[in-house]
Amino acid sequence: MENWQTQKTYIKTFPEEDCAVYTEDLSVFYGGTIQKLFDVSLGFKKNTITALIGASGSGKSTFLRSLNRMNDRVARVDGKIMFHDLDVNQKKINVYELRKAIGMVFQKPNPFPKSIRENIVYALKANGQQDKQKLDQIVEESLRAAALWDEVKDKLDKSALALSGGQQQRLCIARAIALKPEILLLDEPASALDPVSTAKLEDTLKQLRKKYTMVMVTHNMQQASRISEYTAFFHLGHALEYDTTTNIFTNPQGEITEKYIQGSFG
Ligand SMILES: Nc1ncnc2c1ncn2[C@@H]1O[C@H](COP(=O)(O)OP(=O)(O)OP(=O)(O)O)[C@@H](O)[C@H]1O
Repeated sequence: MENWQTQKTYIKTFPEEDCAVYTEDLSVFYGGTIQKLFDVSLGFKKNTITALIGASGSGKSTFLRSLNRMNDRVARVDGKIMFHDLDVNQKKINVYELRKAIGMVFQKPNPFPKSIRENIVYALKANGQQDKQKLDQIVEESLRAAALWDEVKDKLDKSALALSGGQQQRLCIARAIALKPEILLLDEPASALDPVSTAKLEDTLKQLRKKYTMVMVTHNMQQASRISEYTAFFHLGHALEYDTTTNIFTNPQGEITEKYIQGSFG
């Protein structure tokens, strides 16, 4: 296989104004010195789904988690993360506000051990929203957007933990949406789900792209090709190739990308 250090990178770029968020030379160091991400510069086009693919340990989650400062406590992150003309990788940024605007959905559904309704309104109440009518409206809107309303509308006060894994994951999406984010980061959101729940989740994400920009780590190549417009390929902490999903899967430029797509490693 071609040595990654000598392989050229093939990175598609977009005009800054077309990007919901973009990074410039993002590097991540664990334990202060152990570098696991190397100068990654990627832009994510508004109202699209971008898949991040690559072998285990290639840095996809490290990159994704940096975008809304989830790595603050565990790593040093150098470089720029540009969001609305502001570098949100600066220390003085209010990370709680940032995480409302750039929400995260994790691999394992993690609803609060509270009712379905409380899962949605908890953060809103903590932010001072007390108007019951307004909260009810947000509960319905968020659950509808996450394609869960019809399944739960008659049991909003039942425990979220009684829902299926797929329903819990859509509830986590509804919970993020209730905070009116612009971007949703998804870290292997379907990996704990059965095929039927996965299909429902994918349909939901396709619908959500009309309003939100999504960046999704996935190990599932079929999933990436089914729902994403763009795909970035990570290898040993480097973004080696980034293009339309069609090009990445049908006409990859780099040898390593091609080998990965063909399933030769990973
Ligand atoms: N909190 C941490 N402390 C130290 N090293 C870490 C930490 N998190 C991740 N790493 C290391 O950083 C590298 C990249 O990991 P990362 O989880 O970003 O990869 P990934 O591509 O998302 O992998 P996977 O597909 O298995 O989730 C790995 O070598 C991993 O061991």
